[in-house]
Amino acid sequence: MRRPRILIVTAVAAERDAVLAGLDASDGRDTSDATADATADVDVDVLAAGVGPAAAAAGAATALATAAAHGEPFAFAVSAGIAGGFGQPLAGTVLASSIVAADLGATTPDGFASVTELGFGVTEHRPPPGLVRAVAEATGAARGPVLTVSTVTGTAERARELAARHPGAVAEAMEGFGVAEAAAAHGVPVLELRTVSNAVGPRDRAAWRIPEALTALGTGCAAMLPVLRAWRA
Ligand SMILES: O=C(O)c1cccc(C(=O)CC[C@H]2O[C@@H](n3cnc4c(=O)[nH]cnc43)[C@H](O)[C@@H]2O)c1
Repeated sequence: MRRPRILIVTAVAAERDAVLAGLDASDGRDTSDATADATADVDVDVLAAGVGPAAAAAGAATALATAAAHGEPFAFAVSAGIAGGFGQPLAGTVLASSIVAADLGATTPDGFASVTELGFGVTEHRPPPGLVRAVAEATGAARGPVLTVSTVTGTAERARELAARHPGAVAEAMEGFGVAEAAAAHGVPVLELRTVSNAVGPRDRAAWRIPEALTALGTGCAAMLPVLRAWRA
């Protein structure tokens, strides 16, 4: 049987390198646990596509199309990186039950209206629920909507507004919806795995815990891969 190919899309090189370091750390583990070596029997490409949903969509779509044209299509696309958490511990892991374009729409006198409410588009992708359950169990991730925004939230008011509009949201980041749009266009299942570098809210860069979140990102991706290898829709 062919080894499943998995595309992991990060925003920046530091995230890509953290994912690769996590996978390397699990490589060649000589134990009786067949799932200990994350990259056994899978082919993984990790891409730093740039910050924001447009760069993520362009990068993911190009990678998916190129692989398909060479007769080696990807079986999964994963948006991975650090994120702002809604009520999540720093360096904690979250997994999207839905990937939501939270600022794609229009402001109106009655508040924000999504493009879906306006009648001309999609603002949400739902990864396969059974896969989300299995990956969350393997990684210890909290599950919930992960919001994609083009502008990082920097005030308590905006954080409250987003949380009220998206009950149960666990995190916001800037790329998931772009990767999900590309995956949908290619008929490939998508996941979004994030680790929390900061709380969503008033901007306080000094409080960000980027190194810890990057280490957790590598560990989380390594724990995810055996589930993808075993998963059948
Ligand atoms: O400065 C660094 O060393 C560094 C290392 C790795 C990543 C970064 C980034 O700034 C990545 C930007 C990336 O992070 C996501 N992110 C993180 N926190 C939030 C947030 O509160 N709201 C929205 N996005 C967030 C986002 O996906 C960015 O692409 C820096």
